[in-house]
This record gives sequence, structure tokens and C-alpha cells, in this order.
Amino acid sequence: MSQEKQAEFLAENIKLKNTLNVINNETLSFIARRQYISDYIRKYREKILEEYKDDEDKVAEYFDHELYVKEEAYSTIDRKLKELTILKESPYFGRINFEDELSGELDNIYIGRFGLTEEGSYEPEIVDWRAPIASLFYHGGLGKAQYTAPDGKVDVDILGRRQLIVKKGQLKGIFDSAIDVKDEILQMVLSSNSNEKLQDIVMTIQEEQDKIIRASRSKTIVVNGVAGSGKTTIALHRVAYLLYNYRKELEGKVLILGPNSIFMEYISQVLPTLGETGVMQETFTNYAIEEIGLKESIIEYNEFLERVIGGDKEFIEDAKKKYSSEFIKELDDFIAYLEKNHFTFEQVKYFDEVIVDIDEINELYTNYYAYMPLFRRTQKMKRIIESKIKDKRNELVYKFDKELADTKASLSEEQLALVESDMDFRRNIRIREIVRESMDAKKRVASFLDNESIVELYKKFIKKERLSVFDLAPILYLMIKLDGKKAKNQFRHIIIDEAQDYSSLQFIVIRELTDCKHFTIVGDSNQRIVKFTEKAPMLDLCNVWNEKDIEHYELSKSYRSTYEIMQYANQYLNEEKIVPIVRNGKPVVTIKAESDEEIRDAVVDSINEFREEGFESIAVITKDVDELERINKIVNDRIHLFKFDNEYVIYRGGIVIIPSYYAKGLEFDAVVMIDSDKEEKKEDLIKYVISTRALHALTNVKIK
Ligand SMILES: Nc1ncnc2c1ncn2[C@@H]1O[C@H](COP(=O)(O)OP(=O)(O)OP(=O)(O)O)[C@@H](O)[C@H]1O
Repeated sequence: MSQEKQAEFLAENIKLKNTLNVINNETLSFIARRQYISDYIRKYREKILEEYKDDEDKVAEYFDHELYVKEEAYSTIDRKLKELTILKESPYFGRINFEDELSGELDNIYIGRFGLTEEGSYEPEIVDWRAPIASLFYHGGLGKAQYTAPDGKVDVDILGRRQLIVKKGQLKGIFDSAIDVKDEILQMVLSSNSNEKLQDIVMTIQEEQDKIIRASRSKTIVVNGVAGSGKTTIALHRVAYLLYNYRKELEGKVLILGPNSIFMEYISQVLPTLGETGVMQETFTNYAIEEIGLKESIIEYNEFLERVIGGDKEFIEDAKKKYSSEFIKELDDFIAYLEKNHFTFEQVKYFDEVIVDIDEINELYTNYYAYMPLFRRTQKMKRIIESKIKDKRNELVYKFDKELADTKASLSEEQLALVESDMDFRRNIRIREIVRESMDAKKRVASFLDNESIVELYKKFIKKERLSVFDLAPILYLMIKLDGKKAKNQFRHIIIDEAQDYSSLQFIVIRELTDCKHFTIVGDSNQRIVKFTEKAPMLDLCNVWNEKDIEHYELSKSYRSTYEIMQYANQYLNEEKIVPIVRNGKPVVTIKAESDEEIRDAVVDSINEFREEGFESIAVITKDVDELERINKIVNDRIHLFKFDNEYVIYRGGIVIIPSYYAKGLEFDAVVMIDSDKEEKKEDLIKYVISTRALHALTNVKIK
């Protein structure tokens, strides 16, 4: 280390000690605050209990109130204490010094996972990575730059950018960036072994990624990026960024939709390590089933993909149809058909009197409530007619009672004494008749105004009893159009991951159901295992949603895989793709294996070599479950592989064997790809997905 560097290192060490002191003091101060609040609550509680010792209701009411106050008071303190505990290990990872172009003032900020300002001070000790000014750090280079402060854009000149590695409160290294120096920490992070779960990347977010993370909240953004370009990671960091900057508006109102439970589990750690909990994360299937309230079992995503990959022609045709725009048109026609034909109105009679005639009913239907969704409208009409029946019932009862009272009044006391009990008896009979007629009239109204359940109607429409995952969006569409359905929870921002597999209808349904205006949609149009339409609907959202304000981003660098792996994977795509180099690795190996022995040797030897090279997470990836079973049976006596054969398995470490569609979105240090295709297709998106799961090493075992 040069003398100058040594001096810098020393200075940073002193700064670190100071910061750690501030962290310690702040921690003690927050603990004291917590203690103060709990003492206060305790004393107040004793007073209340004494005051209301004979009033249980008041005591219960007090405890409800106390719980609320505690939650409110502690939530901020506990959040801060959690942040301080994390900061204690590593308070910051970046430093930027810059000159404000307007004022000429020099500034020096340290950027960390969370922000920290000492009590009584205005100068932040650490700036949260999500704060607007921290974007300067992610510009990557030195020189002129700009950030957006709350009161407008600020021009600065970045004079120095430093990355710092602090582990367990110790300074381990400093790296200064010059304009063209490669990001050394990024290289270090990318070359290391992958973890069991997706990690945060606050230290090494790249400029192209940062732009997406910080994109305006009020825009819908669509990111189409190659495998491993960080789409999932960015989407999750964007959630953390949005929550930090718009907590009041967005807390509890963000939804993340992912493809399956394995994937949801894989990404589950990122937001908590960024200090964010309480974001709803769901698969589209579960979300839709919950909203529909569907109780019956359906053909789930895995079976759907198994059938498609297995070449079940009838099923593929059916799926293709359900994904098409023509099908939306068919649904609309079906709705129009129901509007014309589903209901046959009848006049409503009460005894022999017509109380609502056909014209009146038609008027309600075609005119007065025509703006309402069909089934809402008929239910509304039902309520109106029921209320008329009730009025009629009351009128008849009133009339009868009035006549009875008049008759009674016209009788002498003696006459009344003779007939009164008989009159009362007759009254009871008459009232019962009137009430029964009211119930019968309501039943007659229900018989022509109630509708069949939408799920049942849909089944008749598609002429099938068993539903599949791709039927969920159409059912929701009918519920929206026929019933005016709205989602149980309202969301202000929705993230859709692996969006390349969404149909236009899914996009329409999510938007209409939730009334959400802002989306972050990420996917890779080349990772569609099933290419139902030429253009992935996620790339055509301005037409699908009929909205102009959509911002599109493309990402072409893979931060996951080596240059060699990406280059290899690209042979499976139709188009020639340029692979930007992020890092190099070893060449991809191809082994031909015909007999079971050869297959066993190829798979087991590859795994053993990977282990010897120090790779920790290793996967054998097959096309589908049948192939998984076949390979597992062949290698079983030599090696134990952990089978991911359904989406609810709980991974407990070890080498895995997994079908392509569950591996989507995941990554492994090294991958053995099972390639059983007899002939090479020009485009093979399944093999593209499989090969891009590997970070450092890939072996293709070609079998017959
Ligand atoms: N700026 C970065 N710094 C460090 N690691 C990064 C960066 N960007 C992405 N990565 C890493 O690259 C890998 C791929 O990221 P991620 O899974 O988010 O990509 P993806 O585009 O969603 O991939 P896929 O299309 O396969 O689902 C992850 O290990 C992630 O941590």
C-alpha cells in the first residue's frame, strides 16, 4: 500500500471509530427512550387500574388503547434499533465528495444501508442509500452530475468516489474510483459463490439499474432484461426505495406478484435485509384463487407447463386460445350475449294485482341502471322490486287493519264481545296470507333476477368442467365486468416479476381489480417457456392498457453468468445478441452420453468436478419432471440429489435436481444441463432458461 493510501486508510479508520461511537450513543439513547415510554405506560396503567377497579369495561377499553399506543410508540423505536444493530456491523459502504456547482460548497457524504443523524445535529453521519443525494454514488464515475433534491435538481461536480468494505465494525478495504476503473467490489461480489437466497446489492448497484430503482413513482415502468441482469433484485430495491421516500402513501399498499412458491421463498430475504417488512408477496395463482374465492382444485402451473412441454396438443391449443386477444373479444361477446339473453323478465304480481309491470322492469334494466355491470344491475333491481313488495305488504296489512278497526268501531260492546275473537282469528289468517304472498312474490322475482355463479357460467362458456391456471384471469374478467368486482385490498404500487409469462388479460385484470395506477413490471421476453403470442404482452402494455405513460427499459448485461455462459446461452435465441462483458469464466463443457452408464458418469463426474472447484450450490436441471425422474433414477445409487418436483418442497441444502420451469428466476454456482433433444431447434427458450441459471460453470450433458 502506498504511503498516501496508508494515510487515507488511517483517516478512514478514525472516521469509522467516530461513526461507531455515534451509533453506540444513538443506540443507548433509543434504548433509554424505550425505557422511558414503558415506565410511563406502567405508571399510567397502575393509575387507571386503581381508578376503574370496579369497571371491567373501562379496564378492557384501556388495555386496547394501551396496546395501540405501545404499537405506535415502539414501532419507530424498534425500527431504528434494528437499523442501528445492522449499521453497527457495517455503517456504510460508500463515500462521495463533491462540489455544489451553485454555491461552490464542498461536501462529503457517507452512504449506508440506513441513514443516521446524531441527535441535535443537522449533518447526517450516514446517508441512506435511498436518499436522493445518494444517487451520486451510483453514477459510478467522477465529474459533473446531477441529483433531484426535494426542491429541484442540483448540479454537482463529483471529486471523489470511494467504496469501503467494513465488516464486523472493522475497515477491511478502500477502493477509489477513477473515471474508467472497473468496479472492483462488483467483480469480487460476482465472482463469489451464490447464496441459497437472493441478496441485496446496495453496495454495487450499477448506474443503469439505479435509474430504474429511482424512476418516478407515478410512472409505470417495464424492464425487459436478459437473464441475470438483476431484474428481480432491482424490483425489490425499488420497493425499498419507494417505501423510504413515500412511506405514508405506500406502507401496507405494495404487492409483489411472482411465479411460484419456490421463487417467492427465494426472494424472501431481500426486503427484510433492506429493513422492509410487511410487503405482500404472492403468486398470481394464489392471489386470483383467493379473490375468486375458488374452492375446487385446478390444473396448477406445474401441470400446465408439464403438459405444454410434453407436447399435449389439445391442451396447448386451449392455452393458446385463452392467452390470445381474440379470447378477450369472445368474453366480451359472451357478456353482451348474457346482457341480451340471460334474463327473462316477468311482471310482478301481488295476489292478482300487477305491482311492477314489464315496461317498468325494462326501463330499470335498459335505461335507469344501464350503466351498472349486469349482475350488479339485476341485484339492484331485485332490491328495488323487493322493496315494492314490502310496501304492498304493509299497505295491505294497514288496509285490512283499518277496515277491521272501522268494523269494530261500528259495533256495540255486546256485538263486539260476540265476534271479536273470531275477527282476530280471521285477521291472523289474513295476515299470514299477505305475508306468504310477499315471500312467494320475492321468490318469483329471484327466479328471474338471480344469476348463476360466474364460475359455473364460465365453465359452460368454455364447455369444460375442470379449470386450469389460465382460466383464472378470464373468470376474474367476468367478475369485474358482470359483478363490478374489486380486490379485497387496494394497492398503490404493484410489482410483477417474470412478467413475460403474463397474458394481456392478466394485465387487464390486475389493473382493473386493484385500481392500481403504478406498476413496476420486469421480465425477459426470451424466457417465455411457452411463446403463446409473437410479442410478449408486457412489451405492448400501452395497447393492452390503453395508456401512454409507460417507460420502457432494456438491460443487456448479465451480472449473474460469466461471458462464456451468456455467449453459450445466446445460441438458443433466434436473434444475435451482443453480450457485454461483466466478467470472464471457464468455457462451457459439452458431454455426449448415450447409455445409462454414460449418463451416470457424465452427471456424477461433472458434479464432483464442480465440488472440487469449490462451488457450493450445484443443480442438475432437466426439461420437465419426467426427465427429472429418469435422470434421478439413473444416478441415484452414486449420488443423492434433492428433488424439486413440486413447488411446496422445503429446501434443506445439498445438490438439487430441478425442472426448468421451477429453476426460472433462481441461480446456482454451477449447473449440469440435461439436453435430450434429438434435433437442435433454431430457438429453444427452455435451454436458454436452463443455461442462464449458472453463475460460474455450465456443463451440457447431451443424452438420447
Ligand atoms: N449490481 C449488482 N451487484 C451485484 N450483484 C448483482 C448486481 N445486479 C445483479 N446482481 C446479481 O445477479 C444475479 C441475478 O440477479 P436477478 O436474479 O435479480 O436477475 P434477473 O434479471 O431477475 O434474472 P432472471 O431473468 O434469471 O430471473 C443475482 O445474484 C444478483 O445478486
